[in-house]
Amino acid sequence: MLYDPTEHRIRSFVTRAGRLSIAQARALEELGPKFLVEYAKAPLDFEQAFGRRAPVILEIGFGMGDTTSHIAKGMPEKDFIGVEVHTPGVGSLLKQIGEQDLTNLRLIQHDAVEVLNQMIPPASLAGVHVFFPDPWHKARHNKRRLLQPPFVKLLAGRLAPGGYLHCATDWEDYAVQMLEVLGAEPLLQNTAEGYAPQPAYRPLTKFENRGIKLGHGVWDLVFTKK
Ligand SMILES: C[S@@+](CC[C@H](N)C(=O)[O-])C[C@H]1O[C@@H](n2cnc3c(N)ncnc32)[C@H](O)[C@@H]1O
Repeated sequence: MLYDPTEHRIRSFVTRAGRLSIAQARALEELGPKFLVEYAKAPLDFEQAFGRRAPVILEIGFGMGDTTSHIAKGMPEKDFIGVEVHTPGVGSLLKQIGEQDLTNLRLIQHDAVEVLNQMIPPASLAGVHVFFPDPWHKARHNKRRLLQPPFVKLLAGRLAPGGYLHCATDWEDYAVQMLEVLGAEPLLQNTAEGYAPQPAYRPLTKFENRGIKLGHGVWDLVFTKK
């Protein structure tokens, strides 16, 4: 077989990234240049990134991206930015972008806190999704949880007035913490009395379905920017 430099690059990338599949590596190589936005310490021009002006929704920690692609496909009139640090997840969502021909999705592979601070202009987002953030369930690790007061203040500042923040978790004590922290942020207002009914646009994940069958709970929280 003739030497193929692209194939060679993909295979060596798979070796370096460990659990990355060949299909994910191929998606990174082929679709990355178009759909991955490089992290920069400068505000991102949404109109330039998407080639149009539309409401922008940011998702933090999209994992393998199944929920992200489902939502983006169902809302073609909106644009979505997914932020994730995990390379196989980024490859997986790029693969879905290619398979489903999605044009309203861009990805940033970087820490979400830095992305929000550096790239997302104040009052610019129509919505933020944080689905099943790492629970850090051991008491001594609780402080590593993403949804703490300073981060929620940062998120609220990036939302446009009337924009929403939707969080979901399957850890009850994290749900309690979210309700407390989001409820204490003066820029946010709860859309429900406490937890919100699951919005129809958020699909149930396989993992969630399994949990529900075992009697585990899931809590959604939807707050809007005042
Ligand atoms: C428990 S997983 C949930 C993934 C997905 N939202 C879902 O519902 O299946 C949490 C994800 O958040 C990502 N993550 C954690 N901290 C992050 C950060 N600071 N910036 C970007 N992604 C982060 C992790 O890599 C992981 O993929």
